[in-house]
Amino acid sequence: MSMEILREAFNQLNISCDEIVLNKFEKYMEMVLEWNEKVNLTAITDQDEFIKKHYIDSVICYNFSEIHKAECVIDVGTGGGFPGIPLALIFPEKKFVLMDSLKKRLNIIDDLTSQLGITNVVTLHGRAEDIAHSKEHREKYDLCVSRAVANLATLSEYCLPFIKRGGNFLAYKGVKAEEEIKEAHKAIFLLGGKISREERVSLPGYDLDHNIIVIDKLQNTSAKYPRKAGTPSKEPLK
Ligand SMILES: C[S@@+](CC[C@H](N)C(=O)[O-])C[C@H]1O[C@@H](n2cnc3c(N)ncnc32)[C@H](O)[C@@H]1O
Repeated sequence: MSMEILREAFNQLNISCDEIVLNKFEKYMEMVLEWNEKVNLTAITDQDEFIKKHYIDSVICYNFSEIHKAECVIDVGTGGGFPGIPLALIFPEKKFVLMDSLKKRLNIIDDLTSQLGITNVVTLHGRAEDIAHSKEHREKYDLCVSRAVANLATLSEYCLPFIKRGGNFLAYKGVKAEEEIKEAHKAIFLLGGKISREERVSLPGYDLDHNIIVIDKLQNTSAKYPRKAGTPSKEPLK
């Protein structure tokens, strides 16, 4: 049943991918669930739920123009590889950098991507607050994606510094994004961004009802951001 759920959702979203790719989705899930018995990667242990909450939720932005025009994407706080891995599988021509502060999780992603021959993904270890100041990564990405990492004001301070001027940020949020948006307006402005729109994404029959907040990067981010590690979450910009 599990993989049928994914096929059906891909049909609804107009995602076309061949059996080789679908097989990678299946194997990645099996291997994450196997690793999950030793290292905490996800709270989800049921395959059908995994497909809905990790796979379908990750690719729900498939029809957004922002992702189609991007060549180089960073996933900040990727954890077990979401949304980065599912996006990398359906967009094999784009380069994905999956970043997290927990090395153990990234080691597992490295192992799984190498076993499955997923060649458009690299991992990056560190805290967003530190890495965003490195020359190699600052304002180098066309698109940043992030799910379940921090409130929008904090998250914007982590993510906007990675994005090139003219690029975009997709913040995966729950249904109650309104409050976060209100509290993050000033932070997003200070960081050189502007909310372009809030897209309610849902797929009938999948129990998914989320918001993706689309932020445009209009100006370069001032060198003083992000502030030192820990500060963006303790004292979000207001
Ligand atoms: C709740 S998990 C979400 C994982 C994944 N994005 C998902 O949706 O399944 C949050 C992840 O963000 C990472 N994280 C939190 N703060 C971070 C920071 N400042 N820099 C880098 N990674 C961070 C954590 O290590 C963790 O793996």
